[in-house]
Amino acid sequence: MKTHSDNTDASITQITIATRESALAMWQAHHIRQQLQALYPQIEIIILGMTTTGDQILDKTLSKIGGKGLFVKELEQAMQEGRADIAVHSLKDVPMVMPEGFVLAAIGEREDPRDAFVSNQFKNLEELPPGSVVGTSSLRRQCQIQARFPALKIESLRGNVQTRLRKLDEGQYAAIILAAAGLKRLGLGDRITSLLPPEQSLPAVGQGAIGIECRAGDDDLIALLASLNHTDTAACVTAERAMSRALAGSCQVPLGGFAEIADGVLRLRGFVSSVDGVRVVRSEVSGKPDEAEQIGKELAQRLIGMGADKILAELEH
Ligand SMILES: NCc1[nH]cc(CCC(=O)O)c1CC(=O)O
Repeated sequence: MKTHSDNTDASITQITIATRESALAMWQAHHIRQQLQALYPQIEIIILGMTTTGDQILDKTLSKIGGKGLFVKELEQAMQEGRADIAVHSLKDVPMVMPEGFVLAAIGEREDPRDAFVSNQFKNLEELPPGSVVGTSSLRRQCQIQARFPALKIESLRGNVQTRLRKLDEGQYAAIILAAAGLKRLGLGDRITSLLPPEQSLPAVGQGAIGIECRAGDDDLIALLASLNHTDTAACVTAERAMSRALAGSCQVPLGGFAEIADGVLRLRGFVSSVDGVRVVRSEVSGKPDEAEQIGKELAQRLIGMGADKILAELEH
């Protein structure tokens, strides 16, 4: 980051954005660059594409190689070393507890938070014949779908959005489940066959939202990024992340959390499930958007009271 100083003011003249190199990550980085550039035309904004561990290891499921932090660590290292100033992430991939020295400075407006059903032959999950193979690597999706459709076979599916679609088109799966947000942002919304209602597949915490991270001490930059924050999205994901944090949320756990605001009321729904999808606890809490953090904690307590703690304890073995 370069700053221009005169006697009265230290103003930022250059910002480097670190991002993964997948098409979706690049889209999101360019989207944030555009928004920043419109607000601050005098600042030069550079995009630094990077490969992360999570992008390199594609033959194992994420829960086996250590979870989501793998998509953000290299970007944080670039910020720490001064090679970048901010990192743009799919918020879903950002761990619930930020590492020492980093903050989420802004949350961008949410795209469609729902999961999408994509198939070249079938219209929805209900239409799939028994034994059909459905591709997803998310335990959250697997558990919810398996509980409702026990005759379907869920198989692992990794890779970026284009890779996953190619595997479907090659015939390895009857259908795949992906975040609608990724498809829509990449202009692939026409590949969405149908959308899974939250009652059928409660979305992941943060799904569809963009998180902008920077170094904790960069106060001028933090102040500047605040103008990108989308208030309603930030309230919703604050509630979702508070719930997940209180429950020990990582992607090793089948957990969903989804908040929405209607008529000034924030409604947060959550679930935790055993890996076989047999034991599920679901609940919800509503309240004022500016009490989002509290709503999240309260829902976590409610789920724990219903047995979520026992389900989570068993998952640790
Ligand atoms: N776990 C990978 C990931 N991280 C963010 C998205 C999609 C976009 C989003 O949720 O913002 C995806 C792919 C998917 O879940 O299908």
